[in-house]
Amino acid sequence: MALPYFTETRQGKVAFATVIALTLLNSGVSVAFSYVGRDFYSALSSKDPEQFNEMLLKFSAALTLGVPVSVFYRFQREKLSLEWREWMTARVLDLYFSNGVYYGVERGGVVDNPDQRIAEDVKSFTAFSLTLFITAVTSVIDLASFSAILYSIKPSLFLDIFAYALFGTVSTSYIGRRLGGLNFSQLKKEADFRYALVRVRENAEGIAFYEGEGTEGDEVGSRLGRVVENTGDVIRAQRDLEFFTTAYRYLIQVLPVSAVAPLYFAGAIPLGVVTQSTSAFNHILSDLSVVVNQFESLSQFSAGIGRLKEFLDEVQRQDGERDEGGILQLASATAPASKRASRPSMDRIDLDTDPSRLSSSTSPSSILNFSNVTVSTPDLQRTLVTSLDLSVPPLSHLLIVGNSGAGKSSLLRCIAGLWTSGHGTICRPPNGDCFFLPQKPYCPLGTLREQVLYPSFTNATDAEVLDILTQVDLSSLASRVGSGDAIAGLSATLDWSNTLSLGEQQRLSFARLLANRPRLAVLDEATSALDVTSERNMYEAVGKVPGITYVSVGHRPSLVEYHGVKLRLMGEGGWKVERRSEVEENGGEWEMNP
Ligand SMILES: Nc1ncnc2c1ncn2[C@@H]1O[C@H](COP(=O)(O)OP(=O)(O)OP(=O)(O)O)[C@@H](O)[C@H]1O
Repeated sequence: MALPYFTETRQGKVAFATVIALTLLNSGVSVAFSYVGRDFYSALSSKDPEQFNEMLLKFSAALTLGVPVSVFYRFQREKLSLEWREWMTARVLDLYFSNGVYYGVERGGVVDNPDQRIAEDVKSFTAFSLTLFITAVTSVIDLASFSAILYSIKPSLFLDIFAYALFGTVSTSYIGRRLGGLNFSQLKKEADFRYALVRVRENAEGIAFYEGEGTEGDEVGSRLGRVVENTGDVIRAQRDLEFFTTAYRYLIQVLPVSAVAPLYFAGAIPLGVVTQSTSAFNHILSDLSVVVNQFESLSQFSAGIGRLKEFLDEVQRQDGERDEGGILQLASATAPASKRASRPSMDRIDLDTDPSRLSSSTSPSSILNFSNVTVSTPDLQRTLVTSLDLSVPPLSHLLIVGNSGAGKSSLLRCIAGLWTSGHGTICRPPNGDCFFLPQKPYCPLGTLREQVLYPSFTNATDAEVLDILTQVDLSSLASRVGSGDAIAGLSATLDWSNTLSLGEQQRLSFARLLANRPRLAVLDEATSALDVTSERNMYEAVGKVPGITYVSVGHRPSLVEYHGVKLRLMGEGGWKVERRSEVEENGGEWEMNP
């Protein structure tokens, strides 16, 4: 997970090399201060003012050089960690948004709280990986430099220190072994708690109408309870560990002094050497005791890595187009547009992985073609449509009807390529030429202009956007949100989902359809909140888009007159197709009910 940033980007390589150089310089500064400090105390103990003043000067010189090195070392580290986080988050988002992965991850339900993994786990991964790496590098450098100092003072002390650090590491790992699992649960429980609060925010009106505050409060409260319970376990495990680590750290203050004190009492070494040996001992011991000193952060780090790895594995599993390779490797489908193959005029969606059962025939006279399509629910518990064969010619609009739960929206999910459970072949124009209006209107974050142009944000003049709003009976919206100035209103940013009425949101969806001008529009109960006149206006506006064919799902009888083909789903797999021309030729009425 860590390597790609440094192998794929020049910026990463340069920043990393700078950090390593500053790390070496900073270690040099520590060693220099150790010698200056030694001579300073020696001058003090020998009551030599001349040498003392000279050491003060040397100390000032060391300070002048050392302070910038130390400051830039820390700054560069933070900067690298920030740039790395930015790169890695962008890469994870690329993977998450490519080939419908975010939809598959959400539906799959294998990993919880993907938002937390992208926002928090990536952040702690980049920050702590760097800290850990630098700690390892500085520990090795420190170890080499201060070992030489300590060995020159007292060789046996040098061996004792290794035994002490080994004892500390083994004991800490044993006493703190529960912390890894507890920290893993902590991340999940915190994210679950936050998600419950986000849901209340997003559904505030629904909850207020139901007066569901009590139930919501109980749910949020019980999630908080789980956070508190787990945190309690974490702090108890930390307490047990700290009995050991605190004693371990206090002992360091006296151990080296006690070891060299006999030499000092015998007059073999001056006081400065005692302080230097203490400092060298502390350096070496903290180098050897990385696990003891950082155990809590290490266990949090390993929990974060575990969750991130689990998430990236799931992303890779959901991404049918990803090549084998590194966990952060982009698939060819998400490569820059210039490298992608040119787009075919028709897309073939195969619902089956068994090629022998797939038909490859496409008819030029149809804009949407179903060949032997069987649709099952993703859990394979129900078959919603069995062996559907249907060809929809261009401009011959299709209405899909049927009882609630019969599988109408599911068939649209198959057309969109969101569901692949079943078998058969669906041929339809490629993604850029298809436009889907989902059953629940969606308003992205952004300005009114972005609501209209979503998702492509094509270049459109203010006049064109206002014209589209007029076509969907929303001419007054722009001036309303712009305090009388329609042009200013196009740049207004509101919480659209909670501000606009459901009918207004549905009309805004139609505006989006008109702005994107697809060849095939798929409308899932897109006028359910509109009155019959508005519904007519919407269909008339869509009908004026040159070359457009639409497929609608709906229950309302008034819909039938805008369509030429009717597909009725009977439930449990059955279906029936009727064509307006045939019904009328036989003297029948073209109406909703058979
Ligand atoms: N992810 C899923 N896993 C299992 N079953 C599902 C899933 N999504 C939908 N279903 C089931 O599939 C059936 C068809 O759902 P679908 O949304 O297609 O119905 P519909 O005909 O559009 O209904 P409505 O008119 O009420 O919108 C329903 O019984 C639904 O519960």
